[in-house]
Amino acid sequence: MTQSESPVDSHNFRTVSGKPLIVGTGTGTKWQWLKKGRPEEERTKLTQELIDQLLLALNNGFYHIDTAEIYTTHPEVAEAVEQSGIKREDLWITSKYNPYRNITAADALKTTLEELKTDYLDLYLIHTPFFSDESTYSIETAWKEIIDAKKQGKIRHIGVSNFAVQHLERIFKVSEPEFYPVVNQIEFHPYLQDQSADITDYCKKHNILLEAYGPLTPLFRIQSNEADTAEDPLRKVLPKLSEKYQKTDSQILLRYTLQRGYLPITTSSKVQRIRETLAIYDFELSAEDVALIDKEGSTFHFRSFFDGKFD
Ligand SMILES: NC(=O)C1=CN([C@@H]2O[C@H](COP(=O)(O)OP(=O)(O)OC[C@H]3O[C@@H](n4cnc5c(N)ncnc54)[C@H](OP(=O)(O)O)[C@@H]3O)[C@@H](O)[C@H]2O)C=CC1
Ligand SMILES: O=C1Nc2ccccc2C1=O
Repeated sequence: MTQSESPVDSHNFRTVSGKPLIVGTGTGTKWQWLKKGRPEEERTKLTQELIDQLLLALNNGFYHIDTAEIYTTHPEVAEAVEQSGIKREDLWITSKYNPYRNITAADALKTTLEELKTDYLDLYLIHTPFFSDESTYSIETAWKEIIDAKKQGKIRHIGVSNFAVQHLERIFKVSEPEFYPVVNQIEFHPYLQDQSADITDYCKKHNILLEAYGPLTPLFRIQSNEADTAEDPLRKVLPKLSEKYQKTDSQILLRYTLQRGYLPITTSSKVQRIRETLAIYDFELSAEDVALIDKEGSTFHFRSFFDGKFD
């Protein structure tokens, strides 16, 4: 991969102000949990924090925003976009359908567009393949509705998230090639090199862009969740690579993610880290160093989301 190349280059996505899709800024995880069940006053404070964080990202060059119905962050995204003054066509907005509710994809999309104050989404994903057991509404039914919404111009690109090979195959059976998913957003980092067996090869073979959420997991989730950091192999490797390339540990991990063919979805509240995240397109890890991260990473397994669902 040369410096200018990115995993999106072989995909027929719309460009944003003539630029290809870059790393995305997320509005999930932290916000979806923090806002739940909090008193009104605290929610107002969190809402303002998220708007400020998004404005920081937008003002520093991010144009790819990742949100979802389940995050309850559509209103903050709409507000930040409005305050930023950036034109809608100069942004890429992804949202996701939450299948674990008794609401159809068509109805959910209507509310999503209203909350985001936009006529269209750049990308709409089925958030997980895990539909409610109490409903007969299936992956196939939801996908057909999503195709209809694309035909109506409400969505530019369609995809999925947390899908394993078996789930993708169900979609392939009910759709024409022009309506196959173009994105699969999954957890990816050196300690989780495959969400399910063969998913990376399968998505590459079918020209499905892999988006990586949780790409910085080795830097901050292991420490808090795992008592024995002595077992954590990247703790020794990353500082050496950081020194070699004169980039931070986060930049090394995000660049590794890109070179493994995944588009990272990350987030930060700190302006310095926001700027660092965007400065991952001006250097390249050697093939040996990517292989080193792969090799060391594969000696330690860690999954933050949906543990046990793909094993
Ligand atoms: N489709 C799905 O099922 C899922 C999708 N997502 C999407 O992906 C987005 C990003 O996920 P997330 O797990 O947060 O991504 P990351 O792994 O990139 O983690 C981001 C967190 O890392 C912290 N951080 C950044 N740099 C450093 C550093 N150098 N040292 C220590 N901490 C650091 C940030 O904190 P700080 O603010 O202090 O910089 C932030 O809280 C979500 O917001 C959501 O949009 C996430 C999970 C599941
Ligand atoms: O951002 C996210 N955080 C999560 C936690 C659990 C399940 C899904 C998600 C997200 O999409």
